[in-house]
Amino acid sequence: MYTRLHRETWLSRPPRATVPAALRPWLTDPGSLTARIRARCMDFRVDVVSQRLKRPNRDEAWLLGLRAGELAWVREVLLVADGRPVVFARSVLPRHNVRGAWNLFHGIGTRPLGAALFADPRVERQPLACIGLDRRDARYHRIAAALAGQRLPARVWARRSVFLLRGRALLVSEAFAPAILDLPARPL
Ligand SMILES: C=C(O[C@@H]1C=C(C(=O)O)C=C[C@H]1O)C(=O)O
Repeated sequence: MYTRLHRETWLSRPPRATVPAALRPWLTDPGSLTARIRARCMDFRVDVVSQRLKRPNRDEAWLLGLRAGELAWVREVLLVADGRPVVFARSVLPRHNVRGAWNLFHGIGTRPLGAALFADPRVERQPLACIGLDRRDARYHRIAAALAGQRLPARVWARRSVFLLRGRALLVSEAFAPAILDLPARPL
C-alpha cells in the first residue's frame, strides 16, 4: 500500500536548472492560458476528454478542503492549437460549489473555461504553482494517454491555481505537451 508520507511539493517558481527557458513563461503567466495560446495560433479548440463526478486525487482534495473520498466535478480537456494538443487541463470543482457561484461549469461544453473565468471581474485567481511530473506519477500516464500522439519527455511540467468566486473554489491544473514549445514566442 503506497502511503503518501508528505504533501506534494508544488513550486512557486519554475526552477531555472530544470525547466526549459521557453517553457517558463507558460508556467508563470497569470493571464488566461486560452488567450495566450489563441494569440499564437490560427485555429484553437477545446476537446473535452471527460467531465463527470469523480474522486479528486488526494492532493486536490486536500487543497480544496474535501474529505477523503468526497466526490467533485472533474473536467479534463485538451487545448488544441492548429490541430495539435498543447495542454492537458484538469479542473476540479467541489460538488457543493456548483450551485450559484460556479453554475457555468456544467453548460460550458467545448467553450474554454478560461473565457468565462477571465470575463467575470468577481473571479480571483490565487498564485500559480508548478510541478514536474515523471513516470512514477499516475498523472504523467493520464496525460500521456490523452496526448496519445506525442512522445512525452521524462518530466512533464504542469501548473495549477485556485480560482475563487464568492469564496468558493475551483482548482485548475494545466500540463504542457511538448508541442507547446512549437508555438511562436510572440503573438502572431
Ligand atoms: C483557466 C483557463 O481555462 C482553460 C480552459 C479549460 C477548460 O476549458 O476546461 C481549463 C483550463 C484552462 O487551460 C485559461 O484559459 O486560463
